[in-house]
Amino acid sequence: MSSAIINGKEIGQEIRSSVAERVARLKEQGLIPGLAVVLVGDNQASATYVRNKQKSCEAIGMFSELIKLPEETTQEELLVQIELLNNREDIHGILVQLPLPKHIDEDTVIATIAVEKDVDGFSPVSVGKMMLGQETFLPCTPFGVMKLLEYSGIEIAGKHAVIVGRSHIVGKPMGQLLLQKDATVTYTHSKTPDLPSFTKQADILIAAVGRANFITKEHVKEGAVVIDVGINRDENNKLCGDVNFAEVDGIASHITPVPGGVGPMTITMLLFNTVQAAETKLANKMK
Ligand SMILES: Nc1nc2c(c(=O)[nH]1)N[C@@H](CN(C=O)c1ccc(C(=O)N[C@@H](CCC(=O)O)C(=O)O)cc1)CN2
Repeated sequence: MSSAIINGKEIGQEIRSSVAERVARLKEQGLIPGLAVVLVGDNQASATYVRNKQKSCEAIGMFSELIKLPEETTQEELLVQIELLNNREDIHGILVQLPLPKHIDEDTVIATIAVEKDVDGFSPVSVGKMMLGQETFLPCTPFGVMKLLEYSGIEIAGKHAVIVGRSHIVGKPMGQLLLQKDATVTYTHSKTPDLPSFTKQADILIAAVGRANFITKEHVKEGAVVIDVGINRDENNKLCGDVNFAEVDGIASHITPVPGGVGPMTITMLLFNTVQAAETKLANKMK
């Protein structure tokens, strides 16, 4: 029997509808939530993601502004742009599309974004708060995975979650969010010896390693929930995940497809965080 598909497009759409209602309520109170998207250089994939983010904002009535800077922009010039956005009243969320050109230090740039506008949840303060379980913006991809599990009725407490991947923006925060929901979490990565001996123990397997079709049937326990965070191109330039879907289908109880699984949730949770930022600003103004 085939695995049940966790449909990120459908779940994302449901969440976006409720975010759109919150936007409408804010507008009634005279506030239009605004997102600034900063894109540096000519990375084609980044340009597509940024376009999709802007379209998604417009679709639910939010304002979005693109700050497009050339590849040769210096770090100082970029920091000046971020400071300007930090001080703008009409901008509630700021995101700098990653990756940045090699001559720019991502950590320095991200740390410059005002924490109350850090809707990507990447700044050291946001990450620290998340680690402590304090209220903050959660990074959009792991936050989206948590919503996929919730909307699919998948129990987390008491389950063994195995993360394959240790990036700052997915793997590390993913484990933390699952831990906060009482999962037992194991972190693994591409250099873990005998990886299948770990992944085979997973009730919930998160593949975020960034390698096309890396997770095969030998990695997956019968009945596991498999979440594929990868976005790769295979040898035929076809979009694929980190999981070999054809092999794992039928072994997993549930699986996310690529495309149409985790990807759409990343942008959904960005909209969610930006509306949250605008609501918080309005609430503080009324105090
Ligand atoms: N500042 C940020 N930079 C990057 C992030 C991020 O969350 N913040 N994540 C990724 C890229 N990303 C968003 O920026 C992103 C990637 C993929 C998708 C998505 O919807 N994917 C689709 C397929 C799209 C396609 O056809 O290529 C899917 O999986 O269905 C959305 C957002 C790195 N940078």
